[in-house]
Amino acid sequence: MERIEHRACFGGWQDVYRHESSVLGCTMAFAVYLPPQADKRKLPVLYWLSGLTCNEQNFITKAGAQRYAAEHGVILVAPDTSPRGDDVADADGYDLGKGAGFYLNATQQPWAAHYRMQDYIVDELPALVEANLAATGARAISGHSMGGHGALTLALKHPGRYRSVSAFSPIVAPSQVPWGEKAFAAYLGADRAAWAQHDAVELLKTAGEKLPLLVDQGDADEFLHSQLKPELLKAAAHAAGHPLVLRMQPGYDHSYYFIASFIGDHIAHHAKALQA
Ligand SMILES: N[C@@H](CCC(=O)N[C@@H](CS)C(=O)NCC(=O)O)C(=O)O
Repeated sequence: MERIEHRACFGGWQDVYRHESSVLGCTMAFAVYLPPQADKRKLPVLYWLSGLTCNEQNFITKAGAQRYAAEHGVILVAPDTSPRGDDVADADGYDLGKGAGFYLNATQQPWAAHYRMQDYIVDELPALVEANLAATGARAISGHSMGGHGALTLALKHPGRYRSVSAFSPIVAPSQVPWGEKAFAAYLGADRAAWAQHDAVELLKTAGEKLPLLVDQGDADEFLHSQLKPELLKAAAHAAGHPLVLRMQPGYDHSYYFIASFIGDHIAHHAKALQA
């Protein structure tokens, strides 16, 4: 992997790396914040999954997370949201194709060749990070919107892989809302049984590990009633006896101003689990 950005930040370094992903079959970029403690010892890692239209830059430039990562001694890794490159399939809308990988492995053409974000996030990226940076094997995961969906589903599907999970404004039931229906029909095909494997509300019904979920949601979010529907997550968690803290935050919308307002709480939550 090759470092393509390197900036001092809160006593540590905000870097961006480029590498050839064998899982995705393309060149990928991911951002890494190394807090000052990484000079002396290996540290746990919080993986951040961004939402629709994002790449590795949105979180590192808008969330203000580095200050809290430096305080708690946690490495932040923020990957891109889809495979990239001229030979990667794309679509016209912002909610399908590049910038909209949905953190799953596509089974349908023309997507299946490159859209394998689940394997990339769960296996290839952590292996790369842990082999090349001052990272222990302790991992946590969080994300926003489509990335909140990614964080919840990947944690629920891989018991033991993550010490903690949280989400901002997540898509909790993609099988039941327009963003998810469009993406899942394209990437996974018409069989809704395959969709359930990538749907947090469905996965909660059978989750073996009761990893507590922390979710923040703005009540002025423009996508709240059409795409996000946190009440479905609340009902599913209640039915399954799965621990959930769902915080409805009055006045906040879907933007990174909301994330910046509460990212400190989330990093403290993850640091506690990662350092326990
Ligand atoms: N209507 C928006 C939908 C996309 C959107 O709101 N994306 C969110 C995640 S779902 C985001 O993080 N955008 C980038 C940013 O705010 O930096 C658009 O067309 O760009």
